[in-house]
Amino acid sequence: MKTVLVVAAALVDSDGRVLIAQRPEGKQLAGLWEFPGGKVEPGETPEIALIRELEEELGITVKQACLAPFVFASHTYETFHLLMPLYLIRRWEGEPEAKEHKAIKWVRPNDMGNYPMPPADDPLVAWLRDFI
Ligand SMILES: Nc1nc2c([nH]c(=O)n2[C@H]2C[C@H](O)[C@@H](COP(=O)(O)OP(=O)(O)OP(=O)(O)O)O2)c(=O)[nH]1
Ligand SMILES: [Mg+2]
Repeated sequence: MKTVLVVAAALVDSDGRVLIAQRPEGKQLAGLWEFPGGKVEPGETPEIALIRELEEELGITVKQACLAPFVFASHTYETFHLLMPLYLIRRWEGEPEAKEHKAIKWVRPNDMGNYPMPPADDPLVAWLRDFI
């Protein structure tokens, strides 16, 4: 089975809320809430890929020095194995908007249970609850 490398971000605001984004219709896992991010393309480092995805998906600019490696998900789906590092980001430029998602929302880690997320994300949310 193929291992797919996906990078994701927990954007944290000054109130300790984290940005989650709702996957659009027609995509795998549609309607579920996720951490913004996406697949690392050939030739990209994970950091470069995440900076690109955040620009594409949210329209924000993030400096590489502002990406703090946090935890990772390793989860087997039906057709691939997902390996997904999650970076914590507290500084960025611009106001996040849902350019590719159905919606975005700022939520406290304790309230993330109200937003269905992909199964791979459960351990990540638990870490955020303890850490933020
Ligand atoms: N971004 C993101 N992807 C996640 C999370 N949890 C999870 O299982 N995934 C899975 C869903 C997808 O199979 C894969 C990421 O795919 P994606 O659709 O975001 O990839 P992408 O942004 O590069 O979009 P595309 O060009 O492939 O359409 O990882 C998460 O919290 N964030
Ligand atoms: Mg994506």
